[in-house]
Amino acid sequence: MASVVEIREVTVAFGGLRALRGVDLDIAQGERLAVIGPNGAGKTTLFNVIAGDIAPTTGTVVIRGQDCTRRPSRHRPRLGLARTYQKARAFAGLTVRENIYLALAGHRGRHRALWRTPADRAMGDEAADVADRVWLSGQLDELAGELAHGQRRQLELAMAIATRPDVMLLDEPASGLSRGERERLVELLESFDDRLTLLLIEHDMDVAFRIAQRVVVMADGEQVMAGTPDEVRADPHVHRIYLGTEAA
Ligand SMILES: Nc1ncnc2c1ncn2[C@@H]1O[C@H](COP(=O)(O)OP(=O)(O)OP(=O)(O)O)[C@@H](O)[C@H]1O
Repeated sequence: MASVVEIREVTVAFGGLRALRGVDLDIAQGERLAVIGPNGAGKTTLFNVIAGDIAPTTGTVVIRGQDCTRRPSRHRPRLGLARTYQKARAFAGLTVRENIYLALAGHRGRHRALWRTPADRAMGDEAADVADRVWLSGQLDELAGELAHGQRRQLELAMAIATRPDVMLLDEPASGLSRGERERLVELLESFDDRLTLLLIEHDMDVAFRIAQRVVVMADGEQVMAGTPDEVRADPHVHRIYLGTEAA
């Protein structure tokens, strides 16, 4: 199957520090891929390169056949790529519906006031459909700032989904969530259309291994191993560098 994201020989240098050292990565349409690794491994840098938030020092980034190496992040939604951020981006003083509405409007280049025209009203209805897809139908009129932590994360997903992505980059989606909320998040991500490609960085191994079909392990700016969750779990090298212990 054709790759939706192709990373070739990507290096990122921050002054003298090489955060990425010649990384190659192909992501297939519909694939669920998790990137794991110890602190400072280069996961966030790789993610930022794919999202267009950092231009690589050398190497190329191709998304759906288009060379995006030097294109800034604002072009990514047009190529079907959306990302979430670790830090919440929803407006706390707006409702769930309004936040999703603004994500829809922003994606379509409409930055006007809320609900002025019939087209805007249709977008309000569409916002309700998007909320439904992230299990927030019951919270449409609640303020984002009053949502529980897990619901707020669902709203972040909704705002990414509003751009109708083919590829979603999820930056530590489970961070800060309670056990119950993490469980719900896994179930929600599993409920997404299986044509949607998901790339996530995740520190919670349980979440990463349950969602991913393939896990890429990074250390010191390089990919040290890639495999199924079972393969990665059993790899003694991964235990050494990542978990600091030998496989049992
Ligand atoms: N803007 C920057 N300027 C300088 N150095 C940076 C910058 N961003 C990252 N680094 C460095 O690059 C290396 C890789 O960082 P990166 O954040 O990509 O790792 P990570 O695997 O995401 O780590 P963590 O799990 O702690 O988030 C680290 O040594 C980090 O200190």
